[in-house]
Amino acid sequence: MKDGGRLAAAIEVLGEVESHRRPVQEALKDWGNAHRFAGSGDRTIIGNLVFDALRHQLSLGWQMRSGSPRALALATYARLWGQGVPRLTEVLADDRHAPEALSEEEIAFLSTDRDEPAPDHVAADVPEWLWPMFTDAFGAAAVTEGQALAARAPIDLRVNTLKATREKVLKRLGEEGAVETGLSPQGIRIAPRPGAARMPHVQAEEGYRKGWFELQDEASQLAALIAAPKPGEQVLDLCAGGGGKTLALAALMENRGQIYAYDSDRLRLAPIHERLARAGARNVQVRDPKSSSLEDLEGLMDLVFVDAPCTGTGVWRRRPDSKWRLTEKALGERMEDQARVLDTAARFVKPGGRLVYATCSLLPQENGGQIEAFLARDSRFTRGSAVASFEAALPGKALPAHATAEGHLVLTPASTATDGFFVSVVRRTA
Ligand SMILES: C[S@@+](CC[C@H](N)C(=O)[O-])C[C@H]1O[C@@H](n2cnc3c(N)ncnc32)[C@H](O)[C@@H]1O
Repeated sequence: MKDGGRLAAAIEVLGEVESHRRPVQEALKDWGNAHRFAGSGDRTIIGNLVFDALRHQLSLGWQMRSGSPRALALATYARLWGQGVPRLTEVLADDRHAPEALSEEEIAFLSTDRDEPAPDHVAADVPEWLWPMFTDAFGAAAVTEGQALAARAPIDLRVNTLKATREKVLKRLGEEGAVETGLSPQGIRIAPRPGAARMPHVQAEEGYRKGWFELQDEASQLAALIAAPKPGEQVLDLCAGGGGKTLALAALMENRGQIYAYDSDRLRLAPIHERLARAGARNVQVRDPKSSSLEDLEGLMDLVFVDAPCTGTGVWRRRPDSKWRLTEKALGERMEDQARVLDTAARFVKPGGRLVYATCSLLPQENGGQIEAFLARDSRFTRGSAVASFEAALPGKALPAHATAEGHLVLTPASTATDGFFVSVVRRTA
């Protein structure tokens, strides 16, 4: 395929995502199945076009005076990717599969920055209904934070210290441009590449198959470090999902003590068995919600880790379509889930134990708001400090800019060069 055909494909997929509110990965997969002739290089470029268009949907639409799939794809290619109008004109002319030629208006909009400044939420590429929550969270930094959430994300890896060292993995991935992450001592990063470039498929590496590293954003690595599980402790990972945090906790515990990994959705839990085996994590007992209960753990845990179900506003870089699909109703439902899961988690914490609550959302309602409401509901718990835990776990590292007065930590692409993440610690005192 040539770029003209790829642009036409991107427009088709964007149309599918918009008109049927379909997850972008599904729409791309269906397009690929229906166009078997497209090679893996074509699919990468089409995917990059579609993802970038969705990341910058509002600001590109503002510039083009249209949010149509065509306008977004053309502006992504000519403006975001820096190909320019002459190259785009050439590309459209030289391929019979390309979209039709540029109109005079499109040439003008693609060529010259719009005079009047965009409204803040448009400049930030944040849905308008979420903007008050964003400004609530970030004040004067809200536009910068939104823009950083619209950028491409790196590939982050967590070195599995049960099997390897960071030096060893770095050596293996050196050719891919892998470097140490700035905060997590187990983190390795491969920076995002621009335009049409493809990211390496690290899961095909021998080191991945041998369990030397896992794919995990640095923010999640930091959440596990802040939870600070000690070897020998009793830990419940209540929302274990596929086990990303479980594996990080197991490595920090050096396979000593016991982790109970639970999730109310057994399908989400399913991949954990294979991942535990690959990582050599031997201190994890998986509790399947269908065949086992957690009753025997009540009041006994040193640490309950709650990686709560959330709206995922912190991971828009990786799932840009979710930014536009999110609804007020879904936010309300997640907030109900969060309150419920916090009350459940509280039952398992022993007196003197701690509960660590994390989300990959940046909305105050899902974060500090939930913790404050929980503390008001359950007088056995008092505020701990994720900030103090950060300082203890990462001595000498600068404190994230959005730490709150209550001691909660907010990580963001703009301030910590990680995914957006929230971490809070509360302690059971009675
Ligand atoms: C953010 S995801 C977990 C990701 C996982 N910890 C990881 O690191 O890969 C949140 C999980 O919470 C689970 N969940 C939602 N409500 C729950 C509940 N009441 N009890 C336990 N798990 C719940 C969901 O099924 C989902 O897998």
